[in-house]
Amino acid sequence: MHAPLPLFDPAALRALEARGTALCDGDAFALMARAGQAGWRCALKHWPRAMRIVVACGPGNNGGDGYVLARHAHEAGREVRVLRLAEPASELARRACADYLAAGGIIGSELGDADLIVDALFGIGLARAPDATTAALIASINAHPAPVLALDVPSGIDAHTGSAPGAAIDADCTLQFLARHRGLRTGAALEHCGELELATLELPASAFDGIAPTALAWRGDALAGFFPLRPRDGHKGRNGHVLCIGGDAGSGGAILLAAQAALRSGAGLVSVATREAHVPALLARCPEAMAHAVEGTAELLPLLARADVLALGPGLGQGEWGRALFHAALACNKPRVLDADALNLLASTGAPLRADDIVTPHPGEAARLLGCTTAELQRDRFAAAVALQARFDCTVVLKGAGSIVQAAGHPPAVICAGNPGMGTGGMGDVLTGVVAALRGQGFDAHDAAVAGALLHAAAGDAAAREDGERGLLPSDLLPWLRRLANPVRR
Ligand SMILES: NC(=O)C1=CN([C@@H]2O[C@H](COP(=O)(O)OP(=O)(O)OC[C@H]3O[C@@H](n4cnc5c(N)ncnc54)[C@H](O)[C@@H]3O)[C@@H](O)[C@H]2O)[C@H](O)CC1
Ligand SMILES: [K+]
Repeated sequence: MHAPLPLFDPAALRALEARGTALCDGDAFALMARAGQAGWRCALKHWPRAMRIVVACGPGNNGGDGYVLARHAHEAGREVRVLRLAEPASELARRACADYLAAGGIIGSELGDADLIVDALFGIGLARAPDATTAALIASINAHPAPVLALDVPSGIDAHTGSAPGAAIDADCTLQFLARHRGLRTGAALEHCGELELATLELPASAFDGIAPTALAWRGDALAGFFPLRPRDGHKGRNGHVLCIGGDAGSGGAILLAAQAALRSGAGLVSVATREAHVPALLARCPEAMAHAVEGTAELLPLLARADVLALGPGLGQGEWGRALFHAALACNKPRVLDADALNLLASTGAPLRADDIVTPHPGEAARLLGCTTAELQRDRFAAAVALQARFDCTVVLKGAGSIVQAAGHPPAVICAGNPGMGTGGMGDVLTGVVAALRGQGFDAHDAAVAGALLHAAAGDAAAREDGERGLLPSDLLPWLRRLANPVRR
């Protein structure tokens, strides 16, 4: 099984930095020298013909890495200029700057006709939004035609949260130092990093002893590990009976998508509790689903009794009908996946959930659940996922670019798959069906959330690779769910 990649936040990176320094006999500059040299190697690998190189250096050690890179580029015969916002403020950066100047390096003030820009303004030490002068420099770098290599972090991105408190560099490539940074995997960061690379600066595996990853990155290549071959004597009774509840007037498609996604993700049986008007169309499109007309609680109770897991919310609405079904489902002791209007009803009623429940809010729904604005929520998606998990005592899938799964007793899982084509109505309904199907097949809440979100995102990527992101429909994911949940084995 492909393991997830360990991710670290700035505090853990600083602990690793201290270990690395100790391994260099306490010489912190040796680590900076390696970082700058790795940066130059990375520049040469991607842009071997870059002759006019501008290195934008900030006051801290990220700037120090930049001066080291600038010296190597200068010594390799390139035309190098360092642009700086302020004099170096750290001892290491002062030393790196002095070395650069002693080697004949030049300080400049214009980007000019640079054919490569190196961003060494801020790394993991970003403390606030860049001020107006810095923001203007960042804007001119972003507007310049030359490619941008960011050292450690695209300047302006908070390596702890993944958000950008103000202006931020748009890099073509970001070279992380020591270990992968968790803040570069979710939220605004995804738009700024470009290709992500890692230079471990020769840190041995033993340096990680006792420093736990602060998140895990799951990529599509890990899917196979979640989906072993089915036992040869399997039958539908072992694969879970999912009951999809929703589809008020005008929203019949939502519950159809959830049901189809559950079937394509391996559910043994799928029942649907919906409005009578939707039953014929639902059966015509998906004869494998058992569609039931439900007017209220009385018709729902026998369906609840037969189900193993509930997919609650797609197209449910918040009217009297939806409320009645919501409360009946919450009174039932089956594991549940709550999405869409079930989350809105959860926000307005404060009904209690259980530890084996899963909620799958998008940022707007998550903000309603936490009583904050969407912008506030997006400022720290990791903290929001933790707050939701604690508030509702269940497993959380916080959707959006770089979805985060937060479950009790697990580090946050970041889903490193998916694409902007997936921002289409109905995508969330598909995810609800996928996660419910996996839950019904015996995955625990954490694994159902991680494998379900990963399967959904990877199916979106596969479908987008075929015909593009724009115009991607939730139903385009359905055949891919099946293909990706049955990995080819050699
Ligand atoms: N982590 C490692 O193992 C290694 C890290 N290296 C590099 O060092 C930086 C971290 O350096 P640090 O000095 O702690 O922080 P920064 O350079 O990112 O920035 C701090 C510096 O900038 C000032 N500052 C912060 N925010 C702003 C702002 N918005 N506007 C203006 N000024 C700001 C702050 O006051 C400080 O002066 C890490 O990312 C690596 O690149 C090592 O060289 C290798 C090992
Ligand atoms: K940087």
